[in-house]
Amino acid sequence: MTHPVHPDLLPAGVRAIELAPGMPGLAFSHPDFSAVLSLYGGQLLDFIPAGGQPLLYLSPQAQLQPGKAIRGGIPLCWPWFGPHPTDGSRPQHGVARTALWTVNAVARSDDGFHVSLNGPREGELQASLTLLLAPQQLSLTLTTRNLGKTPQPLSQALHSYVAVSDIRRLRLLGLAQAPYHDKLDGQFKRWPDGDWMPQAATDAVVASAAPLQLHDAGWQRRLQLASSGSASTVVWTPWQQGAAKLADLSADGWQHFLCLEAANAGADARVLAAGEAHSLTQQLRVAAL
Ligand SMILES: O=P(O)(O)OC[C@H]1O[C@@H](O)[C@H](O)[C@@H](O)[C@@H]1O
Repeated sequence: MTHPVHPDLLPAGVRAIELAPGMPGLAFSHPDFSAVLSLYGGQLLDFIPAGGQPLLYLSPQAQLQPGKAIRGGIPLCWPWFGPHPTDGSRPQHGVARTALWTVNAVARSDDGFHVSLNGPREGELQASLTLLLAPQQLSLTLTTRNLGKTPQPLSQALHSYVAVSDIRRLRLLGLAQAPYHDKLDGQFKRWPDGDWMPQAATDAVVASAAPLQLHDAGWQRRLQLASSGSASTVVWTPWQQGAAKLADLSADGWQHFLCLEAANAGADARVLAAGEAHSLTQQLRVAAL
C-alpha cells in the first residue's frame, strides 16, 4: 500500500506506518511519550507516557480489518451514538469508526504534536478531528459541520477506553447525584453519592459533563478528564458476563479498561442548523495519585 501521507510532510518524531493491510497510521515518538493514531477510524489507539502505563486500552484481540470497528483506544461514534435512530440496518455508533480519515496537517511545537484530520461526510454532515498529543496530556476535538440547507440531527461520543490496572481497584469522582439513563434496564436513575467504584456491568448515559477524576490504586495514578461542547458522559464496562459476548475481547480484557466517553447522547443529542458547526472536546491528563 502507498501510504497516503508522504514522509517528507511529517515533522521529526512522526512516522507513517501500516497497522494492517489497507490500514494506514501515524506513530509518534517524543521524549515524554509515544502514541499511535489509526487513519482508519481517525482513532487514537495508543498513548504511553515515557516510563509509565498506557493511558488507553487496546484489546489484543482487536480486529484490524477494513469494515470492522477497532476495540480500544478512542473510537469516534459519529454522527449517531448507539443504534441509528430510525434505520436498524445502519451500523451501531455511526460510520466514522469504519471510515478512512485523511491527514490535513501534522505539526510539532513546544507543546507536543498537533494533528488535524478530515473525516467522512454522512448526508449533509462533515466530520473533522484535531488532536493535541502532549506530555501527560491529550486532547481531541471532533467538529461537525452541517453543509446542507436544512437542520440535521447529531449524536456522538469520544468513546475513550481508559486503561486501568484492575477495574475493581478504581474510584471515579465527579458524577455524584447526576441523573442518568441506565441502558441495561432502561430506567432513569441518579448516580450514587460519594466516590463510585465499578462493581458490575454498567452502561450509563449520564446527564453531566462535570470534570472527572479516576483514581487507580494499582497504578498509583490519577486521571483527570474534562470536556466541552457536551452535557453528557457515557460510562461503560461490559464486566465479565458482557465481555464474554464480545469476540474481540480476551477473557480477562474487561478488567483492564473503563470507558469514559465525552458525548452528545440521549437528551443531549443536538440539531445543527444549516451551516452550523459543533465541536465536542475531551481532554485526558495523567497525574500521580
Ligand atoms: O461494541 P460497540 O459497538 O463498540 O459498543 C460498545 C458499547 O459502547 C457504549 O458506548 C454503549 O453505551 C454500549 O451500549 C455499547 O455496548
